[in-house]
Amino acid sequence: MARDEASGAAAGAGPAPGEPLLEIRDLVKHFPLTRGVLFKKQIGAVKAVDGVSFDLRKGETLGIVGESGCGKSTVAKLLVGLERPTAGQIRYRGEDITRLSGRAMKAVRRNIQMVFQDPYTSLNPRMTVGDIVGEPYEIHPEVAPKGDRRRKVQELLDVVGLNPEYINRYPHQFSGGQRQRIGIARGLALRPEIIVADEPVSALDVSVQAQVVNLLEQLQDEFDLSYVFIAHDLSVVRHISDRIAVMYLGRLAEIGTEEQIYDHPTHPYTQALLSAVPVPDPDSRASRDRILLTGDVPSPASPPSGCRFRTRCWKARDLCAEVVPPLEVPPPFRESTGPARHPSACHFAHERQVVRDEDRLPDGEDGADGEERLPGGEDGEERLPDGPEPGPVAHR
Ligand SMILES: Nc1ncnc2c1ncn2[C@@H]1O[C@H](COP(=O)(O)OP(=O)(O)OP(=O)(O)O)[C@@H](O)[C@H]1O
Repeated sequence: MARDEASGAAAGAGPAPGEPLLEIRDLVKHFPLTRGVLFKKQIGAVKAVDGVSFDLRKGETLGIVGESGCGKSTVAKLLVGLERPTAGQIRYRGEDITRLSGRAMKAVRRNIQMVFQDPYTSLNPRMTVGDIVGEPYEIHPEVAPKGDRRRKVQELLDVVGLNPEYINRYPHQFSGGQRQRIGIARGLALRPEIIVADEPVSALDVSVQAQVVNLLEQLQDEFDLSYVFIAHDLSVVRHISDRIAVMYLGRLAEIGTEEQIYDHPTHPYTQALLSAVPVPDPDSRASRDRILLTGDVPSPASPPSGCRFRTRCWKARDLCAEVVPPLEVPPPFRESTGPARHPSACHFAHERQVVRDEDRLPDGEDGADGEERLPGGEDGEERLPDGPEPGPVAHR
């Protein structure tokens, strides 16, 4: 198998491992809300993404988590060029790709590919696996001349763990996990540098999820890939992510390493999400400290002023309605050298251990087998920085 050929990076030498490959700055996507049929009048906008900034470093996996409707898929589509931003920058290797068009855009898009959520609907049922996986070569024939495509597709099938002889079969002849492997093979066809995976395992059984996550990790090493991995719950991204960004109503609430987010979250929304992760062990479940959020997520067409989370936050005060909290290291943690020192968009950020140490599995054992345990904190203890705890506590 000519794997070295398949793994040759399309873009050549670039940033060293750990250096930014993508720099997202103040990214905004508003979808216009219109009224009228013939004469459409804009009456507002859905603020799906509203000022999001983060870096994707070479070789890393950045997980993006948040509830349904918070704008994760829109971020994914903006990154791969399926949507154009309303404002903001997406810099790839230092160049703002939001302004590119034509041939330059096509060249960049080759390096940033997407794997979609639902392998049942994202694969055309009338196309064979060979046609599906080889379709990107129609747009980029320079990667694989016509006579060479069948061999390349069979290589890709082999790389993702499918029998290359299945090249003439149709999607309905495969299981969900196998279909997602087909989607991954297609994402790899152009030998991209970055894969944006939008909920790639959410539609799969838990046992199959682990296999697909393991495959993605193996491919990352083999093909020197950087991933943006989107999921709606924190337990799925934990195993695969180096860093995690928590998203709420079009903005990032908190971003940090896996340890910072899971063991030292400082944003109340992250703490609530962590406390809601299902716990298989009944004893842990009984003693856990659940943070129950009240109310629904507000509409992105009319988000709350100031902090968007304030309408569901037990710490909210007047300041939260007046001033948008910036995504930066909160003042109480700026002098710290500990893991609580990471960006968190909260005026009253406090460290709170939601995951109990004794419930953590040894390194390398969590997540991959689908038995990850992420219970709530037993005593609900918050490690407060200087100053009193703001606002009434209306949870548990
Ligand atoms: N093309 C569109 N036109 C109008 N509104 C849209 C469009 N695409 C998304 N939205 C709206 O933008 C908001 C964010 O949607 P998005 O799909 O990005 O969220 P998400 O976090 O990925 O949710 P899910 O996991 O349910 O897909 C939602 O309110 C959605 O209805």
